[in-house]
Amino acid sequence: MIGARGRMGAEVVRAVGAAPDLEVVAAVDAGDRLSDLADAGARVVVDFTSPDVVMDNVRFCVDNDIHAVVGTSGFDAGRLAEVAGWLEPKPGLGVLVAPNFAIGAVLSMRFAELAARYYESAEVIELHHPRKLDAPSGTAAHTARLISRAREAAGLGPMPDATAQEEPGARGALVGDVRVHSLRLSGLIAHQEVVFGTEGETLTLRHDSLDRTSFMPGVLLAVRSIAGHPGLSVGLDAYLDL
Ligand SMILES: NC(=O)C1=CN([C@@H]2O[C@H](COP(=O)(O)OP(=O)(O)OC[C@H]3O[C@@H](n4cnc5c(N)ncnc54)[C@H](OP(=O)(O)O)[C@@H]3O)[C@@H](O)[C@H]2O)C=CC1
Ligand SMILES: O=C(O)C1=N[C@H](C(=O)O)C[C@H](O)C1
Repeated sequence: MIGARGRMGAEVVRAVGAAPDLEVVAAVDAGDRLSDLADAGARVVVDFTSPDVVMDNVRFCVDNDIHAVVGTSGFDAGRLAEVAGWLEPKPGLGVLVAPNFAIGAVLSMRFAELAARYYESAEVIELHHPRKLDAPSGTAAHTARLISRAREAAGLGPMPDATAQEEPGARGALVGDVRVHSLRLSGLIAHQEVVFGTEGETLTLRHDSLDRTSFMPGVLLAVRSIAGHPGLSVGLDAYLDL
């Protein structure tokens, strides 16, 4: 485990420790040596750290022939291409970059992708705990990219929006052609709404992670399955029969 003392890392150490078929052989955090993972014979690394360090961690795993299950946010197309390049000379090795391990979030992203072509307008609202370092969330950015791609494939034009005067940020961040709005509120964990609109109707897809245990079945599934999924996979849906 990398990021073992963090909110997610501590939960993963608990979940893996409680699984009869899995074992935590090394648990490192900031300031510890990554080489402890290789020395302990880790076969799979789980990374929940931060966007500014995760690429070094993935590089370490690839260099040491350790499968990597990555939940850390901050992956764009450039980063994914870089990881894919590292994996080219390592045909048996797997890296999974999953923006969200909660089953409802995975389904919600798929539903959003399906709905996108049928609506003129689509916007994403993500809501998180105030200690989150990045905005927009990795899940929201991934969802927005999926919607953008589906809109483009369906030949949809720009979304209707007559805004001519705007306070900076009032219309959110543009990811692809989708506006993403980020709320940070005490009391929240991780939540997202995708709102679609067309003539006379709207569709809202909402997912709520009410506890970090919501991510654990997905993390355990990934740890157990990654050896059978060589190469780079993006999104837990690559491991599910959706
Ligand atoms: N894919 C998913 O389903 C989910 C993804 N996430 C993502 O996971 C990441 C972590 O979230 P969260 O657990 O809340 O964050 P935390 O800040 O609670 O945990 C991150 C941990 O990583 C440690 N860390 C920082 N740098 C290093 C390093 N170089 N080597 C080892 N450990 C390091 C931090 O130490 P220190 O505090 O000392 O810096 C901290 O203990 C975020 O990117 C978040 O968006 C979160 C939830 C679900
Ligand atoms: O930081 C978090 O908490 C979360 N991060 C991930 C993200 O950025 O999408 C997943 C989930 O939203 C929780």
